[in-house]
Amino acid sequence: MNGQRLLNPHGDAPAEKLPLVWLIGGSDSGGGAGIQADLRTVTALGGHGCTVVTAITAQNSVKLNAVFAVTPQQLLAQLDTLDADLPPAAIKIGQLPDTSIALALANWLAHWLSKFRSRAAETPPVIWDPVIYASSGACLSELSSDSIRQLLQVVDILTPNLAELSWLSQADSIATAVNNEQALSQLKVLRQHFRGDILLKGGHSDDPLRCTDLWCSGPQSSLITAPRHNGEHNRGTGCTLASALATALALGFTKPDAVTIARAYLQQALRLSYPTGNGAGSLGVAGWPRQQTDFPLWQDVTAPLPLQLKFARLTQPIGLYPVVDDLQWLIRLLPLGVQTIQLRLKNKTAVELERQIQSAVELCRDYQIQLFINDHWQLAIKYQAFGVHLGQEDLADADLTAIADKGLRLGVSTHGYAELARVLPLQPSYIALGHIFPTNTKQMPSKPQGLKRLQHYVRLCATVPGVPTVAIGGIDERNIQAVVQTGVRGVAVVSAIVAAPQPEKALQQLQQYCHALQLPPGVERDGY
Ligand SMILES: Cc1ncc(COP(=O)(O)OP(=O)(O)O)c(N)n1
Ligand SMILES: Cc1nc(C(=O)O)sc1CCOP(=O)(O)O
Repeated sequence: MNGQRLLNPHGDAPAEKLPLVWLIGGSDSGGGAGIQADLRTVTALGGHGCTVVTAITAQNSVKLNAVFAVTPQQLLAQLDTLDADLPPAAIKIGQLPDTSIALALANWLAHWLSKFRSRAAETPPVIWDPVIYASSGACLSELSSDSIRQLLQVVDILTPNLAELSWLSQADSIATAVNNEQALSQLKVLRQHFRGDILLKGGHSDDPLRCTDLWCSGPQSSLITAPRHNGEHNRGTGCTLASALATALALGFTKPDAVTIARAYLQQALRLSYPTGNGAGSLGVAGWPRQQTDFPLWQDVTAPLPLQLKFARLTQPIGLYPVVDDLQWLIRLLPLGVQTIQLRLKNKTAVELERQIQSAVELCRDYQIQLFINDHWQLAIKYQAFGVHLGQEDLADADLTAIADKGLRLGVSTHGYAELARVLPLQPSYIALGHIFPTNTKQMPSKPQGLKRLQHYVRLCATVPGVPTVAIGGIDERNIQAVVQTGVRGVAVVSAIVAAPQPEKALQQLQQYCHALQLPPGVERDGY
């Protein structure tokens, strides 16, 4: 089973226990879509697929000749059998050929999920890709509105395309883009019956250059954009996206991260697509997506980031990067040879903030140290600090144009794939990757990333020249060597220095592990 380790660098589970993904849908005899595409995707991303066949279709790359629905009894026998031994970490539903199958599935899932709720256990996410048409145009699903409503009660994430949105919302026309008035009003109707999240796919929109999807989760909506792939071999794109999403959720990624991974996996699969028969061919199969160019751009609908800005680059390697909460720490630590430091002032009065930031800038200028001011970008600009460090939420409020125009560097926090997909195209002066290990310094809403994910993020960022990475969160003397080995260019620490019995000594010991972060002469031309 070691091969699985190679396929999935993210799996925290031991290789012998891959997360199970139930794939409920139709068989495509041509192998391009349906259960066949789902199984390839789950395997490629490091899960194990279990199948519940809802229909047998007779298809090739050109034509759908027949659909034979299974009976409700056959469906339930598969579900009960899997339930007895192979509990899923996520469930993906695809083709449901008729109302009797949709109702049988909705009832079975409602009963099954209620058992989790009665023992206050987390339910596995259920994703429904509501396929109605094959790419040939043939109808795959004839469902009553009542069965659709019942099914929507047990679904967490719905992945319709524009035609399926129109079908689900009983509209009489199909929207031409995911974020126009028509699509938004259809989404509003759908949301009256569906409380979960929606990934509205824009593959059939009228934009010839880009493919933009809309991710609607609670009150927030984000646009996920990738260059349009214009190749003809595109069978099973919807199935592949939804089963990649289910697998990433089964592996423990958050929903936004899972959506980002799924979209990147699909882009990679389209790039590697190949002909099969005389019609549209199949999507290519490769492992975990690694190329930055396969990753989509993630933008908040209400506050897109200004991607045309150019932020100044760092002038020295980052190295060991102390993050401290008072000017006094700078006075103690600067003589010890740090190259980069952050002043992260919390709960200070306005007068004290201004005094400390002004003094810190002057002090760091004398020592020629890269000083980043956390959050207080106006004061950082006023006193011409070397740079500003901002969190994801701060990015929407800060005047990024002023930061770039005044020549300040910008460091940005990230906590996973979706945040990286949002800020990598901004090309900040560095990207922080957190939190790697459990930390007591700050209450984190997310789970620790661990070293495997860190390694993957570092490789992804390395494909964008001039944007070095910094690891942060729970890093200390016991784990810093492993962090440095992932290829990060900086290691940010708070408590390992400021809570140490002898902070100066702790800093010097940590610095010894960071020699590898000093780049050889000449490399700095590409950015630190
Ligand atoms: C190097 C580095 N990485 C991450 C953070 C966290 O910044 P932010 O998300 O703005 O949160 P607060 O620091 O304001 O709690 C950081 N400060 N430095
Ligand atoms: C301030 C901060 N930001 C984080 C992030 O992941 O964005 S983790 C973190 C705390 C880092 O402190 P320590 O080194 O004591 O664990």
